[in-house]
Amino acid sequence: MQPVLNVEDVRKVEQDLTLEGVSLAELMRRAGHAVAQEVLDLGNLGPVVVLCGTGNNGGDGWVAAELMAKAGAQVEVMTPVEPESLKSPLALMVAQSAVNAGVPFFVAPSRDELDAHLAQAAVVVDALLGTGFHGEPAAPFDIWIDAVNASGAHVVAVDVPSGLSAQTGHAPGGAVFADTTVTMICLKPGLLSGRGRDVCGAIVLAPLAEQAERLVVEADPVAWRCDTADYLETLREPTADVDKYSRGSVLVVGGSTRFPGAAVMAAMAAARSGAGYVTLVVPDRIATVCRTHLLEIPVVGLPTNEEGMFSAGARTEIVKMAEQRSCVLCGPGMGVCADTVSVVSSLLECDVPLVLDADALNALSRMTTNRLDNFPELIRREAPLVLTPHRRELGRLVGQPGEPPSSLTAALEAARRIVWADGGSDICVVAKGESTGCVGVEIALLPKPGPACLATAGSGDVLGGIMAALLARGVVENDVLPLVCAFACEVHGFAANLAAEAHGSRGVMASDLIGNLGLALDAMEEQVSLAVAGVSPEEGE
Ligand SMILES: NC(=O)C1=CN([C@@H]2O[C@H](COP(=O)(O)OP(=O)(O)OC[C@H]3O[C@@H](n4cnc5c(N)ncnc54)[C@H](OP(=O)(O)O)[C@@H]3O)[C@@H](O)[C@H]2O)[C@@H](O)CC1
Ligand SMILES: Nc1ncnc2c1ncn2[C@@H]1O[C@H](COP(=O)(O)OP(=O)(O)O)[C@@H](O)[C@H]1O
Ligand SMILES: [K+]
Repeated sequence: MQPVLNVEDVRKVEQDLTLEGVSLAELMRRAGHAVAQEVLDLGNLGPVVVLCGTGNNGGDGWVAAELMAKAGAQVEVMTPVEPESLKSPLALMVAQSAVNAGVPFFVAPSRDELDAHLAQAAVVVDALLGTGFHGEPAAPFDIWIDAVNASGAHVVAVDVPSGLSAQTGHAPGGAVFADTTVTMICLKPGLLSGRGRDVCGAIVLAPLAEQAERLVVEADPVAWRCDTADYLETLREPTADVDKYSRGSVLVVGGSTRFPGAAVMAAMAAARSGAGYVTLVVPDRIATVCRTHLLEIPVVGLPTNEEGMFSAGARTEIVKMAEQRSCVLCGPGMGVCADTVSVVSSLLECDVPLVLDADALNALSRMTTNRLDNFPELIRREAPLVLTPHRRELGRLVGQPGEPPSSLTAALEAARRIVWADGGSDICVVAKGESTGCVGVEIALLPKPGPACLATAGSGDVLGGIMAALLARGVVENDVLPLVCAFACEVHGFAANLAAEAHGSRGVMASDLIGNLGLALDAMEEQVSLAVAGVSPEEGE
């Protein structure tokens, strides 16, 4: 697992390092060295253009330029101001050093001049804006960013691609598209979320100091990015000594006359994710249509109310069935009304692992007038509870109905409000989005995000089915719950990649994921075993 720190905490680590004897100047020297090494390792270099901003990110660029020049590379620096008028004392010092070493530089080139230099460049080092960036890139950086992206050169970004917020992953005025980002000390959330997923390219971590790893952990990471090998704990010993019940029995509760398909897909996803026995319970008015789509999965119809949702009379029977299953998934397509709200509150009282998705979450919002974090007793229970809100659902759960969390870290914070209010019981909030965080009481995990084709209606229902099947396999301890949830997210993403091979990157529908889940599970398990054995997936082929 790799720790991810908020930008303000990275600054704290920087300060802690200076207290432990590694000066800022030394850190900048090492940062520049890491960047230079990355470029030199590309081998067989043509001209390198280093774009330096006015802060310490630019300072890293000047250090790299000097080191590359000394290693024999043909290097030139572009700077918006004369090196001697840089305001940051550190950047001023390293820029003077590079100038004294004879590194050629150009001050405030016009767009045409810049284009001419970039056209000759084999590699561009982007050292314009780093963690000190805020707002939108101002002139001339907005133009320079545009020029870099138009150049077609190989781009190595220093710390963070310029224009991208390392904290939020937002890039409102556009950002450099990097092939590689050499990031200092540790991962930052903006690199892994929002536009960061598009613009960072391969992320190379430069720890800069041997104390960094310890100090980063002490700085209380906002989340941890999962490595494939971490999932070892979620795997089950393969055995033939099973029957359909011991493989996990799942009850899916959902559907309404308006949305019968969501519940059908969730049930199929649970069956394709290894559950041996799945039952679907829906309002009886849609039971027949559900049965026509499900050959293997029994469909139980219970009384329907005037709104086409479960009526109050359904609740007792649902609870009775729930108590006989190894996991219950409630919510897909269910609709929200007083009767479905009572179904959710009764299921919360059952001693069975429970996944609440979609309208079950909206029911929770309704029950708590959008403040679940103020009603922890509602979700305090012995058996595991997984909530899988997307950002709008999450906003509704924590008092921001019209204002969903706008970044990964905002989503993690909202999820934490729920988990920490609950305090200590077996709960995980899977805050879904273009990057997803699985937030437990002790830790927040970031599974590798799936492809963008997952942004399609119904894909969350499929994820709910996977989650339920994995929880149904047996006891999941509190400390592994976020890991199991993260694994489910990666299986979801893997299935999406397989589906995209068959249907194209834009053609995938949620139902296409389902048929690929079994293969995705096998492939993920194999990748985990290979990773644990230290074999890369390519070598394993
Ligand atoms: N973490 C570490 O341990 C280490 C960090 N190191 C490096 O330091 C970097 C952080 O340096 P930093 O704090 O000086 O900020 P940086 O990113 O250079 O930007 C500040 C400059 O940009 C400007 N500016 C801001 N917004 C702007 C906008 N919208 N449009 C235009 N301009 C804008 C801002 O202007 P101002 O806001 O002051 O007017 C100021 O001049 C970090 O990313 C890493 O590379 C390594 O050297 C050593 C180890
Ligand atoms: N751009 C994206 N890249 C990767 N995954 C995404 C992206 N957008 C959404 N997802 C994933 O797709 C799923 C969508 O779930 P949800 O919003 O609940 O869909 P629905 O309610 O239509 O079923 C979540 O798992 C989410 O993390
Ligand atoms: K940069």
